[in-house]
Amino acid sequence: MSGTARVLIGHGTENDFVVLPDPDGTVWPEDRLDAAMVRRLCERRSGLGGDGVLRVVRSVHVPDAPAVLGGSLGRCEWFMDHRNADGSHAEMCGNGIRLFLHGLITEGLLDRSACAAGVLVGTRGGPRLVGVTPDGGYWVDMGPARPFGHGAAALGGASFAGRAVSMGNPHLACLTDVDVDTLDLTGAPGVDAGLFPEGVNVEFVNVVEPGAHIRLRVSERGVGETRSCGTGACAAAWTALEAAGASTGRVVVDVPGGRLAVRIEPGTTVLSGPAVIVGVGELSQEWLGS
Ligand SMILES: N[C@@H](CCC[C@H](N)C(=O)O)C(=O)O
Repeated sequence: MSGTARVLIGHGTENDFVVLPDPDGTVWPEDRLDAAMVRRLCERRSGLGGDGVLRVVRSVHVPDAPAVLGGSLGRCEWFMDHRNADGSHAEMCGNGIRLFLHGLITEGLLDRSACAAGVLVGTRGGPRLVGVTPDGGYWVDMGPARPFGHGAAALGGASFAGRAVSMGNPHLACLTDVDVDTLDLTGAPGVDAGLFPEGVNVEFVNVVEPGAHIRLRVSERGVGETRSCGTGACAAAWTALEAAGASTGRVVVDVPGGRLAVRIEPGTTVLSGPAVIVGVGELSQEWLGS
């Protein structure tokens, strides 16, 4: 690759990403931003470091966009092209999409004042409405949680029963009385590959206040343990509400990297939380060429 490439580093509740502005799809076409490049960028010692990559690109420049957005293609100017740190694509990322909108605003590609009512952003899980909150944070309408069965996660010789929930991407949310801070998540939990043929993100969840407040740790598909997962927070909140005999409500979700809020109403799930740009710069020619 010749020339430099602009890059932002940021996070949402410490779920961190390399953000690549590529509005016209000319800087990071698919063959340049391949799995090997994503892994290099996310490598914490020899790259910039991150749990994933967010390419900020107009939907018309994304080959997958017509298939995943259907009739909403024309209403989604922007597309969150998300990759996990291992280079795999994910359908949706709740922390990433808040950072994505923050990146668009920071780069001057969108005006913050125009985002209060929400901006429809394309993702591989479909269109998602994302907006700003009065306190400087962001909200995203994640769509409904879709339960699809019961499963279990094997970890450290123990089995944790959980609820399989899709937030566009797959989750296994395990409510447990074992203090989640005591768990060793250096290795991925074992799961039933038949229930999760595409892999799964696994949340271990302690209920702080039934139906109202939970805390969790997460092992993400394609990454490993992360400090936060927005889609995971939604799946865990839905599971905690179900366990409390409710189908709607507002749940505070504490994660190692901070606090998220999830509001579940009939047919929708609204996730709110912060997004932070840590730095802005350029990839060096030396690194790109090596
Ligand atoms: N951390 C994200 C989820 C990222 C994708 C996930 N690892 C997957 O493969 O489904 C979030 O905040 O939702």
